[in-house]
Amino acid sequence: MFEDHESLDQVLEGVGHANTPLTGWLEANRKYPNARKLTYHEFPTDWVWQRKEKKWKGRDEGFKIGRIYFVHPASEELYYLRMLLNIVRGSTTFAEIRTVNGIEFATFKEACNALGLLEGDNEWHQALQDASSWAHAPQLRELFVTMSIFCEVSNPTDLWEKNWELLSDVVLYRQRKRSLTNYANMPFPDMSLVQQTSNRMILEEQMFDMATLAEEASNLEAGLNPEQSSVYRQILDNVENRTGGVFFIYGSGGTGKTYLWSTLISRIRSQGGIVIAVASSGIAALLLHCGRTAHSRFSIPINLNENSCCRIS
Ligand SMILES: Nc1ncnc2c1ncn2[C@@H]1O[C@H](COP(=O)(O)OP(=O)(O)OP(=O)(O)O)[C@@H](O)[C@H]1O
Repeated sequence: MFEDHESLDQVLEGVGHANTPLTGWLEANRKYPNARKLTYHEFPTDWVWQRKEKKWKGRDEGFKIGRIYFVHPASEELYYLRMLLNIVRGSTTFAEIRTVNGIEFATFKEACNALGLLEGDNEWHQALQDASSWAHAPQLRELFVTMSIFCEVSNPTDLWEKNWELLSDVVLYRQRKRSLTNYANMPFPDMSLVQQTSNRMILEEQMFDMATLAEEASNLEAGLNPEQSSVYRQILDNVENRTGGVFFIYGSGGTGKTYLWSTLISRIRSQGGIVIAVASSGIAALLLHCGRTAHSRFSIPINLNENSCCRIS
């Protein structure tokens, strides 16, 4: 431990043999039996840290509340040591701090566990079990990694040992390398169809009520003004004749662009066509039937560079 104002030399000099308030507390416990009734964090109530001498001295006057620096759980042993320092009294060595009911544990974490300070990992075991009823093994593995990194799982090995079978599902399948094709005369699905039916976007597009959409499209069409109508016809002809094209339509606010999109979307969908309705902002996307933001639909990265690409298949 060192202070901000200390020079590098002073810090280096102190490394390894400096008497810190913590080692001073251990020493005070060794020397003074009356010091042993306090935890490290309570110590400043009766004792004063003498900065120069680097020793604790009995308090003559005043009152101080002890405070231990915050330690992030990711610091592992340091974090568990800090936890113990709020509880153990009269320790004279670090080994004694991690001794519980006469048993000296190898780590501070194990000592915390023996004292029942760590929450059981039940919730994480339960979360993996629950997720296994709907998630695939690769997703479960991702979940396991997320838990291990961010969720302060007290015993990751135990979590792994009790759940590895769930996580290894696909691994076993890959090792077996067997499928319906290995069995003579077994019907085998047409994979192109399987792929098509598993595409959520195509499935969504095929779930529209085409009759209702056709009626809606007719109503909207009837309301198009001449300018909208001309643009509408041009675009629809391109779609119907499969000639393709790129159109840029612009106009001041409120001149009927969204109305035009809605008419096109309804008409094309009513004919069984697929329309990916996207807009640049969430609010604009809400105005389109089943619209999404382009970033969401095409997985466009927020920060772009020359290698960026978006995912759509
Ligand atoms: N041909 C039309 N017949 C009847 N109402 C229309 C017609 N065109 C547009 N509107 C109506 O005018 C209003 C504004 O139209 P719309 O929202 O399509 O404009 P916009 O150009 O998309 O506006 P913005 O650029 O602000 O988004 C809406 O209430 C819309 O229903």
